[in-house]
Parts: sequence; C-alpha cells; structure tokens
Amino acid sequence: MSYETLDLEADDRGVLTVTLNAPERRNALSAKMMDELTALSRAEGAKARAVVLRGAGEVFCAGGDLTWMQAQIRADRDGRRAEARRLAGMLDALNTMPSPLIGRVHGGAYGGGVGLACICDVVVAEEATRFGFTETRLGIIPATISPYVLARMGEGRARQVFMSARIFGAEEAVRLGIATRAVPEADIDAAVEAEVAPYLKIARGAAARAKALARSLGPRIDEAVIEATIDRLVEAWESPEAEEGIAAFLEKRPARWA
Ligand SMILES: C/C(=C\C(=O)SCCNC(=O)CCNC(=O)[C@H](O)C(C)(C)COP(=O)(O)OP(=O)(O)OC[C@H]1O[C@@H](n2cnc3c(N)ncnc32)[C@H](O)[C@@H]1OP(=O)(O)O)CC(=O)O
Repeated sequence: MSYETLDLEADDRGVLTVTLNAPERRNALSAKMMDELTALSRAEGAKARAVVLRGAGEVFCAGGDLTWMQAQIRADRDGRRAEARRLAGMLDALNTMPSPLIGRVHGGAYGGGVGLACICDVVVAEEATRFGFTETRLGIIPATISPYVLARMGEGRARQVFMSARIFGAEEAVRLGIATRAVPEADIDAAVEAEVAPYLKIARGAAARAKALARSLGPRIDEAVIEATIDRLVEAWESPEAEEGIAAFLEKRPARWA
C-alpha cells in the first residue's frame, strides 16, 4: 500500500520505521493521516517484528488537526460522530496492533500526539521534548485519547494534566508513565535501537499474546468505553468554548473565554 502522510522504511530485520510526515503542520493528525495509521496498523505494521513511530521535522506530533476539528464543529451531528469515530478507530487499531510499537518522541507532543505516545509499548523521548494535554486551552477535552492516558498514569495525575493543560518536560513524562526514558538529542537513535533489540530475539506470537494479555488485564478499553469517549468528543465539539478556542488558535490570537 502507498501512503501520502506516512513514510515507511523497512529493514532486513523486520523493523518498520513509520514517520508521520506532515512537518509543515507539525504532524497534526488529519483525517488522511488517521486513515493511513489505521490501515498501516492492520497491514505492514501487524506483520513487522517491531514498529518505530516517529515524526518528521521539529515535533513528534501536534495532536488532532485543528482545521479538521473546526470543520466538525460546523458539521451536522452525524458527520461529527463519524469523524470522532475515525479518530477513536485509529487509536484502537494502533493499540491492538500485535507488533511491539516503539515511540521515538522529539520536540513536542500535544493532545493526540501524547495519546499516540501512550499507545506505544515503549517510548524514548528526547530530553528537550515538551508534552501537554492542551485541549482545555482550546475549549475541548482529551476524549478519545483518555483511556490510553489513564492506563499510563491513573485518574489523579490525569486530572492534574488534563484540567490544567500545563506543558511539562520529558523527565516528568517519564514519571507520569508516558515515556520509558528521556535521553539527550544525540543519543536518541541509539536509545531507540537498544529498545528495539530485545524484540528481535523473542517469539513474536508469544510477545503479541503477552501484549494482548496485558491489555485485557489492564484498565478496560472495550467498545463501550470507546463509544463513551466518542460521545464526549462530540459534546466537546458542540460547546461554544470549542468554537472560540479552536478559532483562536487558527487565527493566532488569545482565546476570549466567557
Ligand atoms: C485528539 C484530541 C485533541 C487534540 O489533539 S487537540 C490538539 C492539541 N494540540 C495542540 O494544542 C498543539 C497546537 N500546536 C501548537 O501549539 C504549536 O503549533 C506547536 C506544536 C507548539 C509548534 O509551534 P511552532 O511555533 O513550531 O509552529 P506553529 O505554531 O507556527 O505551527 C506551524 C503550522 O502548523 C499548524 N499547526 C500546528 N499544530 C496544529 C494542529 N494541531 N492542527 C492544525 N494545524 C496545526 C499551525 O497552525 C501553523 O500553520 P500555518 O498555516 O503555517 O500558520 C481529542 C481527543 O482526545 O479526542
């Protein structure tokens, strides 16, 4: 399959490196990129011995594409639900992909970008990376990503970072359980390679079953939970705060809150 928004590079060990490739928009998750990540997780990604996920340009991923979100605010309810389901479906497809998923995170990860990191089995972050659940600055909430985030950090810490939308560094991301380790910029590729290495020596089927077992025994992320997050995102898009917050970002001005 060919991809417009992803660059794929497979090596002879079965390691597939997937690069989010829309650097001019800071790798924001457009509808096209979501569909391609879903397709990849069921095709090449599912067959790889390990998948490394990274971003082109200055940041790993700026989260959901806010021009796409603004279009949902202006769409009808059925359209909004379908698009929220597109995002939730992509997160579920990646989360249930049997192959080990190793995140190589640099520069910044915001909103859905942190959500992607939370779906990875291992995350190596550059020390200078900035993280943030910035949704409440935009008048929306971390909705479809929230089950994966809660699985990493628990309710108490999620409340703090979700509600405040504060930006934090890579060391704190490690403490919160988002990243496995933080390394200097010069060491990141070697660190990713060190994280990939164990997966080249183990039985792939057993590793996939271990991943599925951990998922089934961890916090419940089933169809009902995913549907509830879709409802919450649709509700968020329907609020006047979303209209103002997203417009303010796209118009490069401070939001005017009531
Ligand atoms: C998944 C769910 C929710 C979300 O994910 S909501 C989105 C959360 N993300 C953010 O709040 C990040 C928004 N972006 C930024 O804060 C900054 O762009 C940056 C990532 C810190 C990078 O800053 P920098 O100064 O390097 O670059 P610019 O701001 O000038 O951006 C360049 C260019 O890219 C456009 N852009 C950036 N981010 C997005 C985005 N998320 N969506 C659309 N477009 C984006 C930006 O507008 C600039 O475009 P120009 O046309 O060049 O001006 C919900 C759930 O959980 O369900």
